[in-house]
Amino acid sequence: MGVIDLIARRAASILRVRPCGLCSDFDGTLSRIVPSANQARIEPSIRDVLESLTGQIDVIAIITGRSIDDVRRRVGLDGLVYIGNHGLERWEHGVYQVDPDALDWVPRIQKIAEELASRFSSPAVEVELKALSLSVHFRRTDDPAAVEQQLLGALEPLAKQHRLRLTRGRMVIELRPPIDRNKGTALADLIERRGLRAVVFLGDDRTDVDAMQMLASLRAAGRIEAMSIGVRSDEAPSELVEVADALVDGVEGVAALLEHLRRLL
Ligand SMILES: O=P(O)(O)OC[C@H]1O[C@H](O[C@H]2O[C@H](CO)[C@@H](O)[C@H](O)[C@H]2O)[C@H](O)[C@@H](O)[C@@H]1O
Repeated sequence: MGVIDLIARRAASILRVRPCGLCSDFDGTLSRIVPSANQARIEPSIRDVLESLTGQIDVIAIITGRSIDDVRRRVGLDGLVYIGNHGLERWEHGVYQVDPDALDWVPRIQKIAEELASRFSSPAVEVELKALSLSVHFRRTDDPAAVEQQLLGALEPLAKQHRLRLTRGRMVIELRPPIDRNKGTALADLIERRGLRAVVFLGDDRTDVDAMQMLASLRAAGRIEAMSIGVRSDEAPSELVEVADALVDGVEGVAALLEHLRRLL
């Protein structure tokens, strides 16, 4: 029996406890990492599996740093729950909800995005405005490590000046409102709202560690059955590898795992 098969069997046993949820990050987990944010697309075989699991699993949720509009367009499945901007907004049963405190930050974030776009006019630095937050990408630069330092030099004072949170991900720096929301709190809310007793979560990056830690603490408190599956890559942060209950290799590993899961459930 292969590793993927063992992980799938464990995940399937958790998802037999009802009500259950299968929750996942998007970029680097369901979608391969590509040079530009706008080129990302869900892996077609993963989309098929998620579509066929809808109805068999009580809640399938995508919890992402992207905006809801963006990720819904890229996934294109209406039966899912979408949680965007690292937990500041959600779309569930066709209803969109946003953290009202986050709305106050929209004009300021837009202004900062415009400022950054003119300051870093190289086409290799991409400023992605997501209404409630913004991302500055440097994957396409010739020397990402050096550009990251330059960007941090500019973004750290800006974050301080505007009281924004600065977070880092895979060749990206993000500015977010100073609101105590992250993928962990978003997942805890979802568990509470939908009365979930079992959750499997998949993710590849630092912001996913919040969700994995939240699951670990709810499991330790005896509240839920849970399993965190990390996606291994050259860019995987060490905290993800430490906190995940199991690891699969890249988006291909996720696709293989979900296909196994479909057969087992
Ligand atoms: O929480 P996630 O769903 O993983 O979103 C995190 C960020 O992902 C996107 O950026 C990442 O993917 C890009 C496309 O593959 C890649 O070019 C970039 O280097 C990655 O950081 C997205 O653009 C961001 O808005 C998300 O916050």
